[in-house]
Amino acid sequence: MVKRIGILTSGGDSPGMNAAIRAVTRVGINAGLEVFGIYNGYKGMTEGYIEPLTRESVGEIVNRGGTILGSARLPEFKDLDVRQKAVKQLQKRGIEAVVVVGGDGSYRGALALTEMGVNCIGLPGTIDNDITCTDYTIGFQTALETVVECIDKLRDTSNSHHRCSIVEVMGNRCGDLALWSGIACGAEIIVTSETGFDEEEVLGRLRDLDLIKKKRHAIVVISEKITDVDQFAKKVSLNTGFAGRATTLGHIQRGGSPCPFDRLLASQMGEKAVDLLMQGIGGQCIAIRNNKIVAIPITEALGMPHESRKPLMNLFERLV
Ligand SMILES: Nc1ncnc2c1ncn2[C@@H]1O[C@H](COP(=O)(O)OP(=O)(O)O)[C@@H](O)[C@H]1O
Ligand SMILES: O=P(O)(O)OC[C@H]1O[C@](O)(COP(=O)(O)O)[C@@H](O)[C@@H]1O
Ligand SMILES: [Mg+2]
Repeated sequence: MVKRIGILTSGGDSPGMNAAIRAVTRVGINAGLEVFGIYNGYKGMTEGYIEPLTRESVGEIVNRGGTILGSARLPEFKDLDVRQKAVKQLQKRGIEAVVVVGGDGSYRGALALTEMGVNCIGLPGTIDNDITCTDYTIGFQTALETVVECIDKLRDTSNSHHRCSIVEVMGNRCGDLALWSGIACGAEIIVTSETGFDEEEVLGRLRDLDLIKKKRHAIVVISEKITDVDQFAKKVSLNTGFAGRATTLGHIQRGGSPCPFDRLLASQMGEKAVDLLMQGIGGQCIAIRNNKIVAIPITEALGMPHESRKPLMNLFERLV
């Protein structure tokens, strides 16, 4: 039976990663395992930056954002010789299995390690909610709360000045943060990679909101990587009755104390990961689907097509 396991956090950090580290450590230790923290993702694994974790060392972190283990991106981990170095570091310490908390890129690394004989289980740690196999990723709900709080504040000042706030939110190529926050904030327009962006059409809708619907303000929530929001704000000022102002929320969306949902999700997923590793299972990732915590082969998870958000988008259109 497996005796020593490791845990690492990889890719962009997300609120709730610490709750996952705590859960894996405490559940592991309570089951008689030794648990090691691997610092700075696959980078620390390769360099041998690995320390034992104790019940105490994961105390006082369930409520903290970020990750006490640090996170990093190491593109060279795709190279076999770099991974071989990492595996040697694990073998030197007798670490037989690892929990990887991260996004789809981190899952690929976990799969590659499993294929090299180190069983790995992936936990979905990203604010983007872009891991298709799970209804929610650890950190998404907290990021959503942050975005909603910020947009509520922008709405106050936009309303006072007859402005249009164009708010750029994160998500990489996934529009969930934009769509969920747009509905929750009562935005006038939502733009994601799925909706597409027709600049002229959006300007036309803003003119209608001003002239026909007599709105005192307008909020446009737009996913990152779609357009230059500062340039677009200038076009809004020139082509509509609103003065345009762009706000890029940026990394503020990644920080902060995790909300209860993310803490619970991370704890449940951490527990499931340890149980699987103790059964000698690897190459799987944990998901929440229809309110149930389940395990799915990483190969299958990475191949799943992204679910269309049309029903939510239709709801949004009916609320404007
Ligand atoms: N195909 C791959 N094979 C091995 N490791 C990978 C692969 N893709 C990504 N990784 C590792 O996972 C890390 C995190 O991936 P990245 O895509 O940046 O973030 P995320 O896991 O949040 O999606 C990368 O820096 C790299 O170390
Ligand atoms: O922190 P960086 O390197 O600027 O990266 C920003 C990217 O990371 C994210 O915040 C999170 O992405 P991952 O969780 O997949 O790493 C994206 O929303 C954003 O596009
Ligand atoms: Mg990712």
